Amino acid sequence: MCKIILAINPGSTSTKWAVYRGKEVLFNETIEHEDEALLKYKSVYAQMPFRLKTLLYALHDKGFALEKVDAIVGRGGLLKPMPSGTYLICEKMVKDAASGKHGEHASNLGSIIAYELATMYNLPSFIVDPVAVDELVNEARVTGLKDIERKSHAHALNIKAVSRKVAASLDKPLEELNFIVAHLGGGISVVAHQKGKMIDVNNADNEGPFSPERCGGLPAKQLVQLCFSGKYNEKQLLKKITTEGGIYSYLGTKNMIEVEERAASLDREAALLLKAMIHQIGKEIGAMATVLEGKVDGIILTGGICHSETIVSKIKSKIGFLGEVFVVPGEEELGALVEGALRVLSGQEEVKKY
Ligand SMILES: Nc1ncnc2c1ncn2[C@@H]1O[C@H](COP(=O)(O)OP(=O)(O)OP(=O)(O)O)[C@@H](O)[C@H]1O
Ligand SMILES: CCCC(=O)O
Repeated sequence: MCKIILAINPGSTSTKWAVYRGKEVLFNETIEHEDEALLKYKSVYAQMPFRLKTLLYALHDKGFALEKVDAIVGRGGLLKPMPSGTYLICEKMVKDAASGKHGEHASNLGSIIAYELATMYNLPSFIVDPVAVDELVNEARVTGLKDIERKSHAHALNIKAVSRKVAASLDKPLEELNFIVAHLGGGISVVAHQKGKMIDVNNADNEGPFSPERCGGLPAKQLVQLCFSGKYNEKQLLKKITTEGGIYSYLGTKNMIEVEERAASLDREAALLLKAMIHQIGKEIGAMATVLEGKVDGIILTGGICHSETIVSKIKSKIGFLGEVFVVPGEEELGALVEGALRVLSGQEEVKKY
């Protein structure tokens, strides 16, 4: 009999949820949260009761009773570094996610909310391919400054899901293929995915191309000078580079449709930024091709920005020489969460312990 799964994906401005019967979607909803509703909380964890209550109302509105659910799966956030897979949520994981000791991220609420509901209804709960998936080769961890080690923080859930999808379309196991995967969303991750392992990645909050809301890699000396300029405190500067950086810091919007429209209507700054973002994305993809020593079975472009045919075709003209380009626009994170839970519930994969 098909299992009924509730999937929960908390994002910075929304909580997405879905209920699946096996692979069939029964409900799929995005609850948008007003800025003011979230900004009044001091930390991501402090938003938990509000987000949980909103989710329970949404389930109630649909007339869906949680008693029918067989398992709950939440997006895994910034936890300790771990290999890819489906993990059973436990108290230690929830404690780490709540403390933000590995970093604050809305997706930290995924395991916390899933566990809270699962405990109430005595159900198993899981996370799948969290942001903290770490499969880096050791040489990719070295930054060039002993005090700082590179971290693997990427859109692992979507990256793994689209890689499996493209591998299936090629009728080959993922473990035999080398892909470069570029997730182009509010944040940007570019990954060298070698035989199913993310062996190098730009940390999407910190490095690589700038994105609609994040600054990407910055010149280190100038950043240090800005830190000590007295203009900003630590919290303000962290916010500036993660949610108020990139395109937003120049143009005051994170909406790439608007940026394209402005560029097309001769807004020279918007046109330059679009060109610069595409330039940086191409450069990062090129770098990952060297990590794979040119053995590239395909380049996968995914994430919301890939809905734009213009941007995709401009990126393709920069990187097309590296291999076949597969475009998977948007993200299917809820579906990927459910598939991860089904793989362990059906015994196809062993559940991992945190
Ligand atoms: N048709 C489109 N053309 C151009 N850009 C688009 C289009 N549709 C969405 N986008 C852009 O995609 C970005 C959002 O992508 P996505 O939904 O993958 O990100 P997110 O989930 O908000 O963040 P993240 O991917 O970092 O988790 C926004 O900048 C949005 O304007
Ligand atoms: C840090 C990368 C993951 C995300 O922003 O969703």
